[in-house]
Amino acid sequence: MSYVDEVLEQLKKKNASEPEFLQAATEVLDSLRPVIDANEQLYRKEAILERITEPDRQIMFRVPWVDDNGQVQVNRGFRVQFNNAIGPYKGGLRLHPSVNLGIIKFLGFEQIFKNSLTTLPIGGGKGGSDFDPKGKSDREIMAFCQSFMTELSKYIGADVDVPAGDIGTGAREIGFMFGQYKRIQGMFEGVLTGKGLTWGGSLARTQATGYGLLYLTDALWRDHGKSLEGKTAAVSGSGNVAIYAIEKAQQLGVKVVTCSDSTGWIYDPEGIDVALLKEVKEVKRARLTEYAAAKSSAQYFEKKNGEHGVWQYKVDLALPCATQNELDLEDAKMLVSNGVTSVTEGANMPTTLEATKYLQENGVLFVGGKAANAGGVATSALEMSQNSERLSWTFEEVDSKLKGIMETIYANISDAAKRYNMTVGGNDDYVAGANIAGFEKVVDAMLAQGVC
Ligand SMILES: NC(=O)C1=CN([C@@H]2O[C@H](COP(=O)(O)OP(=O)(O)OC[C@H]3O[C@@H](n4cnc5c(N)ncnc54)[C@H](OP(=O)(O)O)[C@@H]3O)[C@@H](O)[C@H]2O)C=CC1
Ligand SMILES: O=C(O)CCC(=O)C(=O)O
Repeated sequence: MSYVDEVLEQLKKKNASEPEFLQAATEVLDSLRPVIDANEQLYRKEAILERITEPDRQIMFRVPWVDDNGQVQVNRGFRVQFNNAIGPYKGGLRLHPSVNLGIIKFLGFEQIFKNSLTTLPIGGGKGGSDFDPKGKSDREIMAFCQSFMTELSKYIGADVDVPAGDIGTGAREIGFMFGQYKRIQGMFEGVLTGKGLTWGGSLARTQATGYGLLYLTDALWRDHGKSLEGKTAAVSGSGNVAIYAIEKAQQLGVKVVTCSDSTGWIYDPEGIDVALLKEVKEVKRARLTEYAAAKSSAQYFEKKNGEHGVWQYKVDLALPCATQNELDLEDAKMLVSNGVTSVTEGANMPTTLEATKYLQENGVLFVGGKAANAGGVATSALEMSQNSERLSWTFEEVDSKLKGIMETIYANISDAAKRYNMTVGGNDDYVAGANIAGFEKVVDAMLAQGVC
């Protein structure tokens, strides 16, 4: 049995209750086969695959807090510190009722390779809680964040582990957590990214994941002799990543006709009005029905299981920006039959393994989240640099570094695919290219640092 198959088999036995982690590990290890085969003896002896798939540590803790009725509530908190071979652990905190250890582990595992692709010195980690911020008062959010950070503060630090936002964790939550860390540790340091601009945050971090997604998509299209100008896109989600992906797409001449949230979606043939979307989602924290009520060209549809949602429309590019496994095989077939040119992932693992394979085999230009959404964490690393320097760079400076990083990521993933002759559906296999390019750097560091 090959080394990859042996490790995958062990992983399935050890992590049977963690389907998302197994899905992520299978995708990565499968695509690394040519690299592993070429170095099998060394990697087996050094147990590289066993080590890279086992987190350095998994921290789980109780988060008690008091709600507005005086009732004590208890949530579960997580931080998975996966791999720090190339830098301090780095990755967001997800606050969503669906959060469990398997989801945090899959996200932390992906983060190792993504962070390596950014070209910056950051290791992989992820955390969060099954706390649901929806419908909570600001005081309840603060009570939760303070309690969460009271425990988490024991395990993080500017050179140890630097968390950030993710689903459900935005500027408000980062603020409450930073305040509590400062109070407990008696120290002002860049322990979190996504901070407010007056207390160590970086300009362009808010925009970075969505803008970065479009910079990479633009590089992909240009490399294939195509232009985004005048094209139409479907976007899912209506949170941080989706909003700034829509904004940058429009700046590049793309008409975005959809967005969604967990209860339904908008189809707006005139193009999404991003200012209105920001007002509804960022300011009012309201549902998308409010967007439809304010814009006559927009239709709102309630989500029902088995429907294609935003993926049913005839578009040139699809940008999944909501959550994992939101684009399945049937959606992929629909997109292909409608002639989609590219699918580039703003979210983490939004496309199922079957859908990814179908899109790639049918000639769709497909770039997975590890490469396509790396602009967020890359800009977080730029925030860390600014904090270390005790300086703030201009928006233009950060944005131009972000653009350069995304173009380099695209060049590196296509180069890695070419070096190993990884092609699919007539294109470079960018999924394999991303996994290989991310892996090579981490494995070099692991080998250099000995058994640890
Ligand atoms: N923020 C960042 O910098 C980065 C984020 N990502 C990834 O991008 C994705 C989106 O994150 P972000 O925009 O920050 O998060 P937000 O919380 O700002 O937005 C999440 C969006 O996805 C929707 N959503 C969440 N869960 C579900 C679900 N189970 N089914 C359908 N829709 C859902 C939300 O709808 P609703 O409002 O109804 O919950 C919301 O529209 C995630 O996969 C995240 O891991 C990746 C790289 C960096
Ligand atoms: O900016 C960060 O550190 C976190 C980004 C993140 O969670 C992600 O890339 O999925």
